[in-house]
Amino acid sequence: MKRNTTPHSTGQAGRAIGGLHFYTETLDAGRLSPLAFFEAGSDEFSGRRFYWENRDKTWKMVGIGHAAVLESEAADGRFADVRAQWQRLCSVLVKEEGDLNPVLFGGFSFDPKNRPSSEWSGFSPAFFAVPQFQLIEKNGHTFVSINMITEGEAAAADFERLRSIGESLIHEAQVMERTPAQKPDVSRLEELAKDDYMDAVGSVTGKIRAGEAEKVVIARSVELLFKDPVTPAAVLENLSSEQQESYLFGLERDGKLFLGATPERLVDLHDGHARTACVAGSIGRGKSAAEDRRLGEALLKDAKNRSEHQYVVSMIGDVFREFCSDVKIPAGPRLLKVRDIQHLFTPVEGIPDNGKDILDFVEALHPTPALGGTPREEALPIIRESECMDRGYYGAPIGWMDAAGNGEFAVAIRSALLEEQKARLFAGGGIVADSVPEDEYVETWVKLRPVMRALGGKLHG
Ligand SMILES: C=C(O[C@H]1C=CC=C(C(=O)O)[C@@H]1O)C(=O)O
Ligand SMILES: [Mg+2]
Repeated sequence: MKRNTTPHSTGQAGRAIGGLHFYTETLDAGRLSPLAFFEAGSDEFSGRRFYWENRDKTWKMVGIGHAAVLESEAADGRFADVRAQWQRLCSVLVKEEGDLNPVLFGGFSFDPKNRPSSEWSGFSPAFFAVPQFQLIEKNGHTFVSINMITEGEAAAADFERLRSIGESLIHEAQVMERTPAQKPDVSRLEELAKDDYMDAVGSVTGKIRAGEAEKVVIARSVELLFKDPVTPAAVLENLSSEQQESYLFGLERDGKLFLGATPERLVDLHDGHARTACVAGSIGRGKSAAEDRRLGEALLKDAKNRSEHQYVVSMIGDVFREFCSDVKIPAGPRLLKVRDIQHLFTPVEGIPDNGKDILDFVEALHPTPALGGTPREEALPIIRESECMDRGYYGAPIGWMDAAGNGEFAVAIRSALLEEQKARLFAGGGIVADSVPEDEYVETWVKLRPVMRALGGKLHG
């Protein structure tokens, strides 16, 4: 660990707005397990942590504690609200050259206009936090930043205190005895409103045939009850070791953890380059390599799945052509193979026009027809009236942005909301004119497998 001199950032004259100050200082932690660091925060900071791994595992992030919480209850202005609050903080950031950029991590709810349900309480239409202790692992090297936000200038002793807590967390993570995580003991599995889900898929195909919409995504949920309270770090550990080719996320709020392993990027903005991916259309994995190849080839040729996919390509293409120059979209999809499932996949990229930030992309893209439908204005009311649940953060944008304008958001599918001895798992599928309820039902079981496995539940499909 380097640096244990007096805090370099306190005492400097920041460009204070209303006395607000944002201090950051980065410690070089060498090699450190991000999950051990997450676990080290269990006693003091439970309910105020996050965990993130990008899909290719070159970037892992942990947040412990809240230096600031940025929230919005505004159904229409939530993206602008978060942007304004974040810009205000960034404008008073005091940082030296060796310090990493502080990050803001969190998510938006799927549909703030749907009736809210109590299990999602605390997960506002927008909920983001700047962590007090921020771990970033880049290509195997770990940095821990201490973030402090104060009204008025901070006393050096306050920063010193925070730094020493950060050093204790690092130490605890370094010496932690780490055994492979146990699977939670499941006592009961309940399919919630299965019949309603089947009816909804049937009636939505009817609406589509009648021309009320072209595609609508319908989802359902499954509840698991456990014999004992489940430890967040253990479930994340299971997911991390079991799910390659996926983003991993965990977002705590009070006594709850929203977690998942999703293959779907919403948008990545780095060094003036924007990337997204159309992921829609699904088939299972084969037991042998030959069967897997056959299934993949069948998926590529399947008219119903191609139409599910094409709605997404067309809508994402429209947003990118509006927001970017130099847009690249391949002529046809290829396969994205994840552990339990293969999807049709079309990557899209472009150079954002001046002034477009990551929240502009998130706002315009969410929900893509991979989670909402086409046209969006028709699909969302159909989802509200057909689904017997509040999606909360399922299917919604989750991710981060930094003070330099870089960031990445994933689509929070293959996910579950965990609270003590109970978890609610979510999965859905794109319904088009020729969808069959029983097939869609089977597809949801396959999509439930990643979180089901990590939570110790029985796998179907
Ligand atoms: C809605 C989900 O997946 C979406 C993403 C990929 C493929 C999908 C499909 O083939 O139906 C869905 O649009 C989910 O996993 O809950
Ligand atoms: Mg599908």
